[in-house]
Amino acid sequence: MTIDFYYTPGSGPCRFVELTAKTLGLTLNHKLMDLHGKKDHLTPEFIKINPQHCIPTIVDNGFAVWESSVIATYLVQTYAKDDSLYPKDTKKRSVVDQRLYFNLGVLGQRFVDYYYPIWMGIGTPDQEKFKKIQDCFEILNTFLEGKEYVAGDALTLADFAISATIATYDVAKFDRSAYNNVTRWYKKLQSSVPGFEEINGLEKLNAIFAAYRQSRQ
Ligand SMILES: N[C@@H](CCC(=O)N[C@@H](CS)C(=O)NCC(=O)O)C(=O)O
Repeated sequence: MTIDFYYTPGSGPCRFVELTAKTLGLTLNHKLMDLHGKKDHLTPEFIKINPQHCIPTIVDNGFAVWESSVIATYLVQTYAKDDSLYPKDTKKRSVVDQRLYFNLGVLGQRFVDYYYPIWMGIGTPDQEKFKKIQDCFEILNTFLEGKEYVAGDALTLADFAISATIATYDVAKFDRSAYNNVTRWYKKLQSSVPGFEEINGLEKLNAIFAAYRQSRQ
């Protein structure tokens, strides 16, 4: 079995897929994509694989999948020994799905809205957008009130998705110290999920993003 994994270093959605694969014991065939210099994602070969040309993308024995949550749920449903990371029970699954959509449409999107213009040098800090980030950390803190994990009492894909995004917020030095439940949960993942630090570790991410910023100067 060969699963090709088209990735770019530092990407939160790519790290979400890596955490999932690692937990499932799957070996990914890493295919490094240079999105900014060579624009590997816009080549005719890659557009043939993924017309939406986004990363991460996997190709599992000729079958292409993209969008990190879809990749992660595909991997669990295809390869996991049990359904713990993505429960079959419809109520439990709907909570996991809700958190995955929260990560995609709210937590991740608000990062893009506020930080990208600043990082790309095309905008200045917008306090309204910053307040929206604080609002969604408040919501995440509420999800975790009295709970061990973001979708309840068991580790699921939602923890991988959201923690990968939080690691990107950490690179941006967003101060999340006021959100105690988030701090407790994140520390627990750091110490209990195999490969978590190797994949989401702040030092490594800081170096990747610093190199990226330098290459743009
Ligand atoms: N919602 C997507 C986001 C993926 C995404 O934003 N990918 C960026 C790199 S981190 C990308 O591929 N950008 C180039 C493009 O879309 O053409 C996911 O979760 O997979």
